[in-house]
Amino acid sequence: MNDAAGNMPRQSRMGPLNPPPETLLEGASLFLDFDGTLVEIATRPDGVRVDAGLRDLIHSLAGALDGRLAIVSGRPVDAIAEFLGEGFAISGSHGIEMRWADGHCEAPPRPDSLPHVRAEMQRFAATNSGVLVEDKPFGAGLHYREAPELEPQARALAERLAQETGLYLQAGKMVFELRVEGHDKGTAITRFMNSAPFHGHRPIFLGDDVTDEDGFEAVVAMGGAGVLIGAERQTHAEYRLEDVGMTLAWLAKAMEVLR
Ligand SMILES: O=P(O)(O)OC[C@H]1O[C@H](O[C@H]2O[C@H](CO)[C@@H](O)[C@H](O)[C@H]2O)[C@H](O)[C@@H](O)[C@@H]1O
Repeated sequence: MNDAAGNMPRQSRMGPLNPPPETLLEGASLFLDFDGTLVEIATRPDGVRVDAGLRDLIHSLAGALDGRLAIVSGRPVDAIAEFLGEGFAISGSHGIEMRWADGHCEAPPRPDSLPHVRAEMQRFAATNSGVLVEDKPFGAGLHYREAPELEPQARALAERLAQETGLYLQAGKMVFELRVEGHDKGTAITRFMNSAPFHGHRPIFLGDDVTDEDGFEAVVAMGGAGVLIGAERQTHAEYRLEDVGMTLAWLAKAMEVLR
């Protein structure tokens, strides 16, 4: 079973990657994915657990980096703010939504085709137990984690809807999302890097999913580095951490170096 269905990186490498040095965040701008990087993957989108320790870690890191921290997630900005709080930059919906730490927000118009997409996905979910539809402000996600055998049918529906609507098909971990095109985690990181306080500081991005490869490519192009969370695979990342637990432990140690 392929957990990361599609969206394979363009030019990438395969091979043993070392853990990042604990000094990596010195003078850096830090970009962090959410699901699979800061929190364990759960059966359902609303099943992830965020404890006070994680919230403290993110806020402390943002302070230690003088505000040069952003969460860059496929989830909507408001969902990330609800999980982690406010006071730092967030990009949501795979780069579509941008919110700076001062509250300034940028986002394109919502697509007219979303109600049609949601209705078709809901119809599929109603007759296929284990399929779940996630409503998002600029798209919709068809989750099949609880019915992995339905991956081909879910993919076929998503491909048809992409063709009908012109929306972009984003494959993730056991999910097919239809969303506004022209944005990704690479464009989000680049936009943050062109603005204060990120500009002029080496970008570092931590992520686990194939959707994070755009972010890895972007930070490499700007002289920075990516950190892959999870098993070895083809990637643009330079370093690797085994899992969420190791990632949180590394972030805590890297923060001590900044103090
Ligand atoms: O960019 P991310 O922060 O990694 O967000 C990517 C997607 O994460 C969520 O879905 C994934 O995590 C769920 C909870 O662990 C899991 O149940 C699901 O199978 C995964 O695909 C979120 O629901 C999506 O909106 C995000 O795009």
